[in-house]
Amino acid sequence: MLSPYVRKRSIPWLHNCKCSGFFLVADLPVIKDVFHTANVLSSKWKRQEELMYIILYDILFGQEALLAGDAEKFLLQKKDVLQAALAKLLVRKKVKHVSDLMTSYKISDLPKPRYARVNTLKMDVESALVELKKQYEVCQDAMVPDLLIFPPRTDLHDHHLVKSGSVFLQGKASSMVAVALGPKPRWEVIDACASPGNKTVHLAALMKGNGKIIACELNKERVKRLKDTVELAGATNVEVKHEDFLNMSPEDPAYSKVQAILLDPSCSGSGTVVDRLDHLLPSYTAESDVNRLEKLAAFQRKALEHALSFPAVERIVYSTCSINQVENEDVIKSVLPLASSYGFELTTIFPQWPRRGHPIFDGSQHVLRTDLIEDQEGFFIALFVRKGVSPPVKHIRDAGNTLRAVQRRKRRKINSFFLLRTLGLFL
Ligand SMILES: C[S@@+](CC[C@H](N)C(=O)[O-])C[C@H]1O[C@@H](n2cnc3c(N)ncnc32)[C@H](O)[C@@H]1O
Repeated sequence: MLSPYVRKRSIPWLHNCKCSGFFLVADLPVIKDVFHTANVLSSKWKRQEELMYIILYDILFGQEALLAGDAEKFLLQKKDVLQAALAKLLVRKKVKHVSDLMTSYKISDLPKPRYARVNTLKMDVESALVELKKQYEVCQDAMVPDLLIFPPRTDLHDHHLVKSGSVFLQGKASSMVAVALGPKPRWEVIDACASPGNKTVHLAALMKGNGKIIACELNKERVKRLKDTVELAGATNVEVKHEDFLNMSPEDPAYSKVQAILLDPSCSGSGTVVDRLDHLLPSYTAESDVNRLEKLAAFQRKALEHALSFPAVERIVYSTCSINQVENEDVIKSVLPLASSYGFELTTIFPQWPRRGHPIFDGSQHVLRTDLIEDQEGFFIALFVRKGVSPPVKHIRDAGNTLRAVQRRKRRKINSFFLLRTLGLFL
C-alpha cells in the first residue's frame, strides 16, 4: 500500500516516471530542515527517522486527524516548536509560502531515485512490478521501458529477483545505451568492450535471446566476470571472446554479417562518483591526468574508427561514463569525416532528453549527455547510422589490388621502354 504522503511533485526524475502518484521526496529536505532546526528528537525517535518524517509531514501539511499512535502523540506535543522551526526556515530561505520552499532547494539537494532493469529474458516487466510492489514503491521509467524507478535509498541487493538475475541493478544512463543502439532480434551484434556485461545482457534481452552477440573483452580476469553476468542473465545468444577488439578484422568472414556494434570503451570514469576522488590519490598530478586522458581518447578514437570499418554494420553506439569533452565530443568530431566517407551519419537519440552534446561540431544536438549530479551518472552517448552505401571492405581491397596491379604494369612498361632503349643504344 502506498504511504499517506504519496504525491507527485514537479521534480525532474519524476517526470520520467510512468505512474501518476509517488513519494514525498520533493518535500524531504524541508522536513529534515524543520527537524534539524526544532531539535526535538531524542535518540529513541531518531532511530525511527523515516516514521518521524511521515508524521511531521502530516502535522505540518497533512491530515492531523488520522494521527493516533505514540510517535504521533509525541510530535503533536511539539507542534508549536515544529511550526516555529518551519517559520524560521521560511525566513532563512527568504520565501513567504511553504509551497515556495521547495523551489528554494537546489535540485542537487534532493535525494535521488534508485533504478533497476528487468531482465526480460527471465521475467516480463508487468510481473516484476507486481512482485516488487509487494515490498517497495516502484514505477516504470517512461523512456527505457524495462527500467524501474524506486525511492531514494531503496536497497535491492539481497532481493531474490536480483540474486536470480531477473532484475539487474543498472543505472538509467547505462540502460539507455543498448536501447539507443536498438538491435533487432535476428541481428548479429558486437559488444566491443563488454565486461562486466551489463550492456551485453541488455542487448540480449532487447534481441529476445535471438540472433547473436559477440561480446569481446581484452582483460582475462574481466572475461570471467563477463561470463558470469551472461550466465546469470540466461543470455544464450552471447559468444564471449577473450580478444582485443582492435584485432578483430572487419575482413574476417565471421563478422561479415555484423549489423550493429556497441562500443563502450575504457574511459576515465569521471562521470561516476568514485572517480571524483582520484585527485586524493598520492600518485595524482594534473599532468598525469592529462596524459591519461590523452591515451584514453586515442584508444577511444581508434576503437571507434575500427567499428566504423565493419562492412555490414548499420548502427554503432558509442558511450562513456566520462564527463570529459576530450573522451566524448572530441572523439566524435575527430571521426566525422571517416564516418561520412563510409556513409554513416550521427542520428538523434532520445530526442525528449534535454541535455545534449557540447556544441563543438555541427550535429552535436544528436548526441546526449547525462549529468553527474542531477542524473547520478555523467554519461555520454552517440549513435551513428549508415544512411549511404559504403563499398564493402572486399571491394576496397580489390580496388586497392587493381590500383597496385595497374601501377605494377605501368612500372613494367616504363622499365621495358628503358631496357629496350638501352639495348637499342648498344645494338
Ligand atoms: C567501460 S568498460 C565496459 C562496461 C560494459 N560495457 C558494461 O556495460 O558492463 C570497458 C571494458 O573494455 C575492456 N577493454 C579495453 N580495451 C579493450 C580492447 N582493446 N578490446 C576489448 N576490450 C577492451 C576493458 O577491460 C573493460 O572491461
